[in-house]
Amino acid sequence: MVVSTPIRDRAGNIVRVVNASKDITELHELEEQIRNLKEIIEGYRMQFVQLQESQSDTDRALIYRSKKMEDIMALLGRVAVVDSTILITGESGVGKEILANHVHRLSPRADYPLIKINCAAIPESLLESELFGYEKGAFTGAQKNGKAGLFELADKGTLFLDEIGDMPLSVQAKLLRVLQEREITRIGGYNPIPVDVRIIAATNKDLQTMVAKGTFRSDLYYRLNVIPVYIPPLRERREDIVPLVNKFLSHFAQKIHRNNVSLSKKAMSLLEQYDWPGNVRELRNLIERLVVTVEDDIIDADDLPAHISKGVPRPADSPDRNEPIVVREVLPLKQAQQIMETQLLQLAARDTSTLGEIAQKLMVNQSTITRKFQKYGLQFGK
Ligand SMILES: Nc1ncnc2c1ncn2[C@@H]1O[C@H](COP(=O)(O)OP(=O)(O)OP(=O)(O)O)[C@@H](O)[C@H]1O
Repeated sequence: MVVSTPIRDRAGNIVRVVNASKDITELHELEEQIRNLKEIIEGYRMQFVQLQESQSDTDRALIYRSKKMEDIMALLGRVAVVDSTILITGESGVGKEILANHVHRLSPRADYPLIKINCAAIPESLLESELFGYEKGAFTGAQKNGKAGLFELADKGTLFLDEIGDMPLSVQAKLLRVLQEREITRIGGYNPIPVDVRIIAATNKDLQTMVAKGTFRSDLYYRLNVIPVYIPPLRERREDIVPLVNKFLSHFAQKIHRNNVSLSKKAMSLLEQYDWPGNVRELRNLIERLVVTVEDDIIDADDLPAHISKGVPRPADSPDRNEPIVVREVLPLKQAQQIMETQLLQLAARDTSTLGEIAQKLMVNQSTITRKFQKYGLQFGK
């Protein structure tokens, strides 16, 4: 860098110019280092937030008693130490994410980041740049100096791709290339960057059906499905209900300093019999609500919601169209919509032989029904 200062005579003519020059290569290098450090800090910041969330998540302890879960845990213990890609499937709320955390913690990558991304929550236009990053000036609105993608941030660690069934086909193609070549190229960039990342993917969709329908790439499916892990819904492993209830009870009771709160035998047995369509998440939310709202130290059958204590149909199952739908839990709108629409479609599909009939029952076009069946990975006739 050269700074020039003109020297003038009395008439104002420039007679000399004094130049002070300085080599700023080092400054540029320092700037580059600061940029890299900022990216690393951003990576750690994300990891820290995720850690905080997962630590508050009932001490991150995994609770189970059933043989089915024991087998799953044994399998995960074996595969955690190798780098094989894992595809975790199962209904919403069965514990796919908590199991992905568990695998990462058991793996030799545990000291490196576990980065999570929910493919359904990020708009298609952003998902690619989030995953693969971009070079400076790659597109309008991009950060001035470019940005590292999650693959780079998860280097030497694990990348958890949640709701992979919602990944748009265009991003699927790019992900497949990365998995094959083990290197990424930032958007707008030319230089491939090697990545050393273990992939754990999860979905509550039926990816095989999606492959058959052409909404999920078969080559990507086979790449991901190296170690398939299916987590059964809670109603198919009822032995887990009591230990989970006890764990959540003591967790939430401790949190609000109500250490003597417990559940009556009748209430516990009702919880054991209930089908838990929202699985462990529903159970956890219910216990939290009961601990906070029930005044007595013993939570009894009467304190449970009617669809559990009296076996009355849940509002969404109610055949009475005039009865208002009562929402009892706060949950993300997208998830609520998904649960509601899935239940509605399944309900309408009962005793129905054609998609046209379902469309008639729900008073929408048949194309809407076909689209929603695809969207939720539902199979007609199931
Ligand atoms: N075995 C378990 N022990 C303790 N807590 C659990 C267990 N399984 C699930 N949970 C808790 O239940 C809640 C839902 O679990 P998680 O988010 O892992 O489900 P998911 O299958 O990933 O759901 P989704 O498909 O909706 O993303 C979390 O709060 C999690 O900590």
